[in-house]
Amino acid sequence: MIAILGTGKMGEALLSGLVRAGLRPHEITATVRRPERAEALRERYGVRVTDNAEAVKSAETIILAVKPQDMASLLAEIAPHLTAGSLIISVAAGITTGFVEARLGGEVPVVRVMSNTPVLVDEAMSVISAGEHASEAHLKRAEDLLSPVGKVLRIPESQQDAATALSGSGPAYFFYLVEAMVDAGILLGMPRAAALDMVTQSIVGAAIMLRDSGEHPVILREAVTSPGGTTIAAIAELERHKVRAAFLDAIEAARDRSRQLASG
Ligand SMILES: NC(=O)C1=CN([C@@H]2O[C@H](COP(=O)(O)OP(=O)(O)OC[C@H]3O[C@@H](n4cnc5c(N)ncnc54)[C@H](O)[C@@H]3O)[C@@H](O)[C@H]2O)C=CC1
Ligand SMILES: O=C(O)[C@@H]1CCC=N1
Repeated sequence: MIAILGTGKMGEALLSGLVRAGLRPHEITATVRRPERAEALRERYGVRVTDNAEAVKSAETIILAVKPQDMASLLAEIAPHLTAGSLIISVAAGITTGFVEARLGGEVPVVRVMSNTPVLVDEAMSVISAGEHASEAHLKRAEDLLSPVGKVLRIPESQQDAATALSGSGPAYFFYLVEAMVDAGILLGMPRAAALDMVTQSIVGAAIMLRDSGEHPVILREAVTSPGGTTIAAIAELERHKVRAAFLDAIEAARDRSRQLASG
């Protein structure tokens, strides 16, 4: 039995992935705060939706998917009801395995995960790290859960905040880029729908080339950049506006924010 505590955007994305991967609805219990949300999840997936204490009692794997700010109170609520040996998987940004272990007591096995919303299309990037009491078998259990919905990588926990900034938040940067490019199309007089189609197909094509060709991104960009042509005219403007420096600063800020989240 798997329990997902705090089934919001990320929890539901994981839930839908587990169902697509073949887990049966009666093997999953979800928890939420609002009754309307509980009803929507029951209707959409056929899963049991109950309270946190009830959900953890019968679960071998417990996925914590509340916001970092809600984690301390959730852990206090479930601590008295845990069955020894249950694996705790936390997907919250910034929450360390030590934070969870200290609040649950005992030798609880904890695996920290940072995934991302492309879990909805089975293209997640999930990075995982073991806590003090999580064994190889626990890491393998987390991998088995996550690999049907995307790529899984083991990383040292010291890199989790950086991974959160890069791949956890990563999809948002690409959506932001798409928005900006579509606006540029509008500025040039293109209809919005056509601009969105052009940009979306370009980003999908570029992403697949990057993943499947094994080429370095610099080589791929150079192949688009004709001498004295259009692309270099655009790149010159991006450089003038220090877009690369802005990305370095932005992702560093996301990493710093992830570090702060455990303290509320
Ligand atoms: N949205 C994203 O792209 C990603 C989010 N995350 C992490 O996933 C976690 C959730 O984020 P979102 O899904 O975006 O937030 P969200 O606000 O959509 O989901 C959190 C859910 O938990 C519920 N909740 C809060 N306290 C609860 C409690 N005591 N018992 C039961 N339910 C409770 C809330 O009502 C809400 O539905 C965060 O820790 C975040 O860092 C990780 C990777 C990516
Ligand atoms: O913005 C956030 O805090 C979460 C964590 C990674 C992606 N979304």
